[in-house]
Amino acid sequence: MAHILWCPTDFWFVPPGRSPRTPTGRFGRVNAVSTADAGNATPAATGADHPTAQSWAYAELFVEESQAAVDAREAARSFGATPVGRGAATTLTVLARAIGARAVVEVGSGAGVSGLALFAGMAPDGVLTSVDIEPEHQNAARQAFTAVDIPARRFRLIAGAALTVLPKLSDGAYDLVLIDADKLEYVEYLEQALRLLRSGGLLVIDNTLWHNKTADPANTDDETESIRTTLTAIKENESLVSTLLPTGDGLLVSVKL
Ligand SMILES: C[S@@+](CC[C@H](N)C(=O)[O-])C[C@H]1O[C@@H](n2cnc3c(N)ncnc32)[C@H](O)[C@@H]1O
Repeated sequence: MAHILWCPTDFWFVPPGRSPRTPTGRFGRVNAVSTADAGNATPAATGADHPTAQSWAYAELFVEESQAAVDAREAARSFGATPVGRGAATTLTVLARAIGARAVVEVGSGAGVSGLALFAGMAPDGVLTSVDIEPEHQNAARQAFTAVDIPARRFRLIAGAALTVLPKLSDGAYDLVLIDADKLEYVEYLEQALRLLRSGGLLVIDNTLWHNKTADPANTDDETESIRTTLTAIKENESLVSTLLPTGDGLLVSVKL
């Protein structure tokens, strides 16, 4: 059974195993999985106690979210474009700031929550190229960016299918690529991202834990399998240095060598 944690700005889905009343398992059923990928995520194996649901929520909410982001989340909810979680958003800001990102590609604009987070970290003259198949979502993203006075010259909102648009973008020209669109196309997005990123650039992929399904071998639906295939390709790619952060719904971060 899942739980909902309420906080002043958001509702948090607490998956099975993260019950606020019985905070026993960080990854729920993953602890019982013995596949090489899931590993035995015991404290001894991971070198740390698993955070309780309370600690997890504390970390997710650690950095305050701007009113613009709160408003964008509300807009996203109205048309079902699930935004990145708060922890993932702040991670995007930190990553963009850490590398002084000037050129960023986002696959899946949604209502602009991740875009706002990226802008918060990008260089003052940085440009976000954001692709989404739904013009309505991009209108909401545009409103979100305009509401915080981001000049129109700093974002290129391209309406279209990612696999049509991405091949038209330049090789090695981008500092950071965020993937957050159709899970069934993650492998193809990865291929495009590797082409688009400069050496030293960052690949970031949201939803890599996919509602606790990725690590649970009992789940073999197409989206979960697509995410697993993508993660395996990343692990096997010697030109990437990677980590899978358990923030939000799982945020994969890689540096392209
Ligand atoms: C999870 S939402 C993105 C949320 C956004 N990153 C944020 O944090 O606000 C996924 C978005 O991907 C878009 N999308 C789905 N399939 C797509 C495709 N094939 N090409 C481009 N965009 C797509 C959807 O319209 C939706 O807005």
